[in-house]
Amino acid sequence: MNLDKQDFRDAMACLGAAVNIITTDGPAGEAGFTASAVCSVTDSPPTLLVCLNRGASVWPIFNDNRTLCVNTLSAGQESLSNLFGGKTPMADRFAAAEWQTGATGCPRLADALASFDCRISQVVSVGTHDILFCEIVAITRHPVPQGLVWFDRGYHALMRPAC
Ligand SMILES: NC(=O)c1ccc[n+]([C@@H]2O[C@H](COP(=O)([O-])OP(=O)(O)OC[C@H]3O[C@@H](n4cnc5c(N)ncnc54)[C@H](O)[C@@H]3O)[C@@H](O)[C@H]2O)c1
Ligand SMILES: Cc1cc2c(cc1C)N(C[C@H](O)[C@H](O)[C@H](O)COP(=O)(O)O)c1[nH]c(=O)[nH]c(=O)c1N2
Repeated sequence: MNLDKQDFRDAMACLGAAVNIITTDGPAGEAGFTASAVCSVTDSPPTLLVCLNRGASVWPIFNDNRTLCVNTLSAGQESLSNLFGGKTPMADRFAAAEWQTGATGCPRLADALASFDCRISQVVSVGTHDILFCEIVAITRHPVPQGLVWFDRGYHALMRPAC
């Protein structure tokens, strides 16, 4: 079946997903981008995956550093997501929030719902994207009351139970 790219995207817009800022720091420098293509893989060893477009300006930096931090956003952080998802210069992206240094040396968003410090353990290229398999070395969480989901090409706040 010959599927149209627009049909694919229209259908994918129906899949709600958490919004994350993926950061890195290391020999190639500091970088970050917004990603909704993030997924749990296995808990033994704790591993998640991130899909990164090889055409993104940040790709060479992640490819060299081989470490990253997945910072899952909460409601109220939509403008930060837009900054890291656009063509904004890297310094301006990081200037818009408070960061700490995670276990891997990557920037950790101070008030993220959850942050996963990772080493990239494996990379598989499929079409335009690299699938980064990321082994988690440290986790930080904050009891923020509302999560954030990207659904139907827009942001949606989700109330979570008390934590
Ligand atoms: N996986 C991704 O690379 C991805 C995901 C979400 C958004 N984006 C970026 O944000 C822009 C706006 O997204 P939108 O949701 O408002 O509308 P859209 O119509 O461009 O995308 C709809 C959905 O299709 C998927 N998608 C979009 N571009 C993709 C790509 N290059 N490779 C694989 N899947 C893709 C995502 O699930 C997205 O939510 C996109 O054009 C893209 O540049 C990329
Ligand atoms: C809500 C949302 C979700 C995603 C994105 C954007 C937005 C707004 N983008 C696009 C990505 O953030 C963008 O390409 C980077 O910021 C790189 O842009 P520059 O090439 O640096 O301008 C994106 N890119 C990617 O490679 N994988 C992904 O999962 C996503 N998801």
